[in-house]
This record gives sequence, structure tokens and C-alpha cells, in this order.
Amino acid sequence: MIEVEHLTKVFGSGTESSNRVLDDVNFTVDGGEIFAVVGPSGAGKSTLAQCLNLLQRPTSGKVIVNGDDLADLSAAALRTARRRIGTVFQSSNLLARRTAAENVALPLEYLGATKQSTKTRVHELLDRVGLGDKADHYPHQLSGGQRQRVGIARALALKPAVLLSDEATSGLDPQATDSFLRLLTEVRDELGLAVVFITHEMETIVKVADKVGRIDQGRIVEQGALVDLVLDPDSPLGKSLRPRGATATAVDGQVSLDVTYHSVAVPVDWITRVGQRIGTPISVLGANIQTVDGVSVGDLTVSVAAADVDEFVTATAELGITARRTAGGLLEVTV
Ligand SMILES: Nc1ncnc2c1ncn2[C@@H]1O[C@H](COP(=O)(O)OP(=O)(O)OP(=O)(O)O)[C@@H](O)[C@H]1O
Repeated sequence: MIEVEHLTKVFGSGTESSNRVLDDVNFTVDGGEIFAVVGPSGAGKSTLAQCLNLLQRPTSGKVIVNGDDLADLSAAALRTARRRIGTVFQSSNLLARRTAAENVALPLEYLGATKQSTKTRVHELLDRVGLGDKADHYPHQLSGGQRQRVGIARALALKPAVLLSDEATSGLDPQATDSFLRLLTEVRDELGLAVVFITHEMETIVKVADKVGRIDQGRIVEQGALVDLVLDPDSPLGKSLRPRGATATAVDGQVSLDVTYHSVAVPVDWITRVGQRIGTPISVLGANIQTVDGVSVGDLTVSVAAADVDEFVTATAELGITARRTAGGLLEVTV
């Protein structure tokens, strides 16, 4: 479990030259949970990652792993404490002149583990990430996805309580990304890891996260369970987690409405039901229906006759759906 309390990082000093990059950041990730952190460029994600794995000292606040505040430790104690957090970086940061096995062995060597125990553990870890047959390959002989899997093996070498994934899927193709995400969820479950997953890729979040936090200008401006966010029509984060392509334009006489599922139990045939109930055709102008954590999540734009809008809104609300006029979507009604 990792608890981050009132974490603040200020670079520089003096009111003019100081830069508050993290400002009162708070979140908790339990063992067995993946917490995704998302935010625009410059929001403070890398700085947060560095404060979590203690490459940067927080200016104030706490980073508590399984009850111990790591931000408070002496330099010597910090070296030991770092073992509790394994990190997988963007493009894995493997040493080019060491084989996959030698890269995974690095943290064990620093720790002073015996040759035999290191060999056994490295073998075990490479097998676990599906690369038992690539132990003697150098990084340039591995694909990007395989390098990231070696990165996971290395991050797990010292049996950490927390796994920090810092933009680890950036640059991977969709297949390698999926395989990385699958491995991440497997090791989370097997080892009960608390995973902090930093990314700017919304589609990866929907696939793996249990909870999500949105960081902007150094502050976590929104956070919650993934399912709650995608079912919240008012959440900007929820909206960006329900991506959708272009929407067609409603024809004259029709009103365009944005429709979002806010219940976990919206019937799949809701359009037919609502259409029959209010006795009017419903046109679908754009739609994205996806399953998130076993829950059906819908985000659509539909159009109905102007005279039927109120009835449509009432009928959909009864089925767990929020319908609102599309901004600027109220078209000239010609009678
Ligand atoms: N060592 C430093 N000294 C001063 N300012 C820094 C330092 N490191 C980062 N910053 C500033 O902190 C802010 C946040 O940077 P950070 O790299 O954490 O953002 P980010 O969300 O990871 O961005 P990106 O997605 O582009 O990598 C930026 O304005 C950056 O200039």
C-alpha cells in the first residue's frame, strides 16, 4: 500500500524564482490496486514519479509505504527503502552492454545477493515475464515490448510492495501495449502490488486502472474509481475516458442530445424501449459503447423531434441515462 499525503515539490527558492511543480497531492493505492495518473505535458507527472521513487526529495508531505514514511528517512535508510518501490520507465532504461539476465540481476547485485541466489531469481523472473529463452539477448536484440517486460522483471527483483510504471507503454505498438498491460495486471494480482501507472494514454487507463487521478498544474484536480468516473456525465476525466469520433449533424426539426449512461444497469435495448414508449424515432448520430470493469458504458449523440425532447429526457432518466442538449446543438426548428 502507498499513501501520498500533502506532497509538495518546489524547485528553486524565493517567491520570484521558485516553481511549485507539485501542490498538495493526496492519494492512496492499496495492495492489489492500479492507480492511473494522467495529465497534460508539464502537469508534474515525471516529478511525481521521481518523488515517489525518491529520486527527488519532496519539499513537504509524506510518501508512506506499508506504514513507513519514506520522505522522512536519512540518506542511508533511503537506499534500503527504495527497494520497496520498483520502477518501470519509458523505454525501460536497460543497460545496452548487459544481457536481459544481467539487467534483471542488477538490483540483486547491488544488494549483495549471492551468485547462485541471483541466478535462480533472475531465471524465475524472466520465466515469469515470458522471456526465459531470451536471457542471453542484449537489449538491441529484443523488441520494444520485450524490453519493457525485462523492465518489469528487473523492477520486481527485490520484491517491492509498490510498482511504479512511468509512461512505460509510450512508444509501444498496440499489441505490445496490451501484452504489457496484461502482465501488469497479472503481477498486481499475484503479488498484491500497489501499482502507480503514470500515462498520457487514455485507452490504456480504461484497460487496467482501478482508480484514476487527473493531475493539472501540479494538483490532483479529480480522482476516483474508474467505473464511477466513466459513469459520471459531469466528470471531464470521465468524458475523456469515453473517447468518440466525429458526430453526424441532426436534420432540421430534430434536436441533438448528448446521452451518457450513469447507471451500471442500462438495458442494452434502451433505444427500442424509449422509442416505443414515447412513440418517436430516435436517430443515432455518434456512439461509443464499451465495457469498463465489466460495466457497460455508453456515450452517444442522438437526435429526436424537437417536440419529444422532454419526454425523451424523462424516459431515458428512468433507465439510468442522462440526456442533455448538445452544446450548440439546438437546431432551427422549421414547422
Ligand atoms: N529539476 C527541475 N527544476 C526546475 N523545474 C523543473 C524541474 N523538473 C521539472 N520542472 C518543471 O516542472 C514542471 C512539470 O514537469 P514534469 O516533467 O514533471 O511534467 P510532466 O507532466 O511529466 O510532463 P511531460 O508529460 O511533458 O513529461 C515543468 O514546468 C518543468 O519545467
